[in-house]
Amino acid sequence: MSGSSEERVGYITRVQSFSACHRLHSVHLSDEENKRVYGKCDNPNGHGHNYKVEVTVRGKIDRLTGMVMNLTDLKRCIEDVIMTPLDHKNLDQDVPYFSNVVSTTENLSVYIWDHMVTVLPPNLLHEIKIHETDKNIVVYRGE
Ligand SMILES: Nc1nc2c(c(=O)[nH]1)N=C([C@H](O)[C@H](O)COP(=O)(O)OP(=O)(O)OP(=O)(O)O)CN2
Ligand SMILES: [Zn+2]
Repeated sequence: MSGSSEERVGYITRVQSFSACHRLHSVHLSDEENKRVYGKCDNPNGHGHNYKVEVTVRGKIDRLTGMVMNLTDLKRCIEDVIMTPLDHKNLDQDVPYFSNVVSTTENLSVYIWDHMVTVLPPNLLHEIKIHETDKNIVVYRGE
């Protein structure tokens, strides 16, 4: 197989952890509805998570460089899109996007996707996977 003229497609992933707090509370629901839907996660003073995000890009393995993209460049994108705006933040109060969008992990994955596509080369981003806890995991693929 080595030396084949076929194009090879690879998937590469970088993992990044960050800490943040939030409250699940929708401005579109009454206080009673919020309590019913979100339960303890609607606690007015919030609660925290050590999130783990997996950012996966998919693309041709370049013949010259041997890379889909340089992981060092992906690391810089993650710093700009995840660490600077989200780490050690109150998601609802410090991140304007979440002032009227509930900070569920689904919506957080959409936020990260939408910002990551603006800093990555076109058509490379494949998946955002967020581990909110060891047991709660969300995947978003831009659909
Ligand atoms: N669909 C979603 N459901 C929930 C989300 C979410 O983002 N999307 N988020 C939460 C809370 O933020 C909450 O912090 C998770 O709580 P919980 O399930 O209790 O977390 P644990 O995994 O730590 O639970 P234990 O089973 O008690 O260990 C809720 N729902
Ligand atoms: Zn939570």
